[in-house]
Amino acid sequence: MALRGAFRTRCGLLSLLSQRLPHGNHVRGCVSPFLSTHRRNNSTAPKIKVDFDQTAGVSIMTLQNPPVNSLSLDFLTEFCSALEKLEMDKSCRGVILTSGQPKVFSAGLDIMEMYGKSPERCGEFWRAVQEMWLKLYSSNMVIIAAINGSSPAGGCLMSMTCDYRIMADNPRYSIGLNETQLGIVAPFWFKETMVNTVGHRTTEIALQLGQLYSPTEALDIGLVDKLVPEDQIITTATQTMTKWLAVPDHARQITKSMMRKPTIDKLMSKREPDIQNFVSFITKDPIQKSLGLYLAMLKKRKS
Ligand SMILES: CCCCC/C=C\C/C=C\C=C\CC(=O)SCCNC(=O)CCNC(=O)[C@H](O)C(C)(C)COP(=O)(O)OP(=O)(O)OC[C@H]1O[C@@H](n2cnc3c(N)ncnc32)[C@H](O)[C@@H]1OP(=O)(O)O
Repeated sequence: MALRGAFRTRCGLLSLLSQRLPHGNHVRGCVSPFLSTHRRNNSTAPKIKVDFDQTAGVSIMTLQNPPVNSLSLDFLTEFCSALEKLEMDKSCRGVILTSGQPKVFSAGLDIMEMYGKSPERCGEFWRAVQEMWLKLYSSNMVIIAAINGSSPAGGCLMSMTCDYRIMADNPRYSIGLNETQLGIVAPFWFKETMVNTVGHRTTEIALQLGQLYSPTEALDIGLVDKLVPEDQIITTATQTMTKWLAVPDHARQITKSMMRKPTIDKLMSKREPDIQNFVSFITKDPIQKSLGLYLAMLKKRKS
């Protein structure tokens, strides 16, 4: 049933774009689902900047994958490797995640990684998405998200893996798991991460509607923990980190693990079936057509 519903995506995508286009833009006319070109970030410049303050034991990880910090395979690989290095460095006890791109924390999974790719490549990509989630959600470090821009779908997932979320108080930004609006389905571990963050009933509504929340709405439902003016986001994150790091590491880490272990164990025991499930879903023709339409519309609204 869920799959059949998800195949009725054309309507969902169009309505999403007409609802959520910022700055008064609307989808105009008919768009071709065929995308011959797409500007890619093929740069070899580092996609993650790590600034480590040795005295405080805190690193700031700045996401810098222009234009919108989409989570591509290259980005995820580099991100996991950087996080693993910090995790192994006992002098690093806390990480602040933020974006180096204007207006966007992360646009979520790179749709180009799911569009027109071989099943093998889709599987490799999904494994990297799982890896990012596992590393962040099970980290022994304190991780604080300084959400200085919009954070839909995978961007919201990334934020929810953190221990505390501070968002810039700008009504133009939004955050949420909007997958159903793209005609795709948030996997069980996305869903459980959200349940663990905002509770079952709020998640049920949020996921079915594919709801994107303004910062004020996100604060109301507990999807973020604090709103601050954008220019205060890093100082606030740093102050918050000091408070969290005042708690003895071992006690905080065991408590964190107790809260998150059931969800982590569930994905760990279902990693391969979850990959197969994703590959078989995403490579279906109707889903591919929908993703193509969505990408075309993302581009079209700029013109
Ligand atoms: C039952 C079985 C279930 C099994 C599981 C199955 C499936 C689950 C599968 C997937 C789960 C996916 C989760 C995701 O994360 S999907 C991604 C969802 N993301 C979005 O919807 C965000 C789309 N983007 C935006 O809304 C805006 O770009 C944003 C608000 C982030 C920024 O707006 P801004 O106006 O600043 O920038 P734009 O002009 O829109 O974009 C610039 C540029 O970037 C391209 N782009 C934007 N987002 C993405 C993206 N996510 N991936 C790839 N490319 C993206 C956009 O097209 C523009 O490109 P160009 O025109 O400059 O070439």
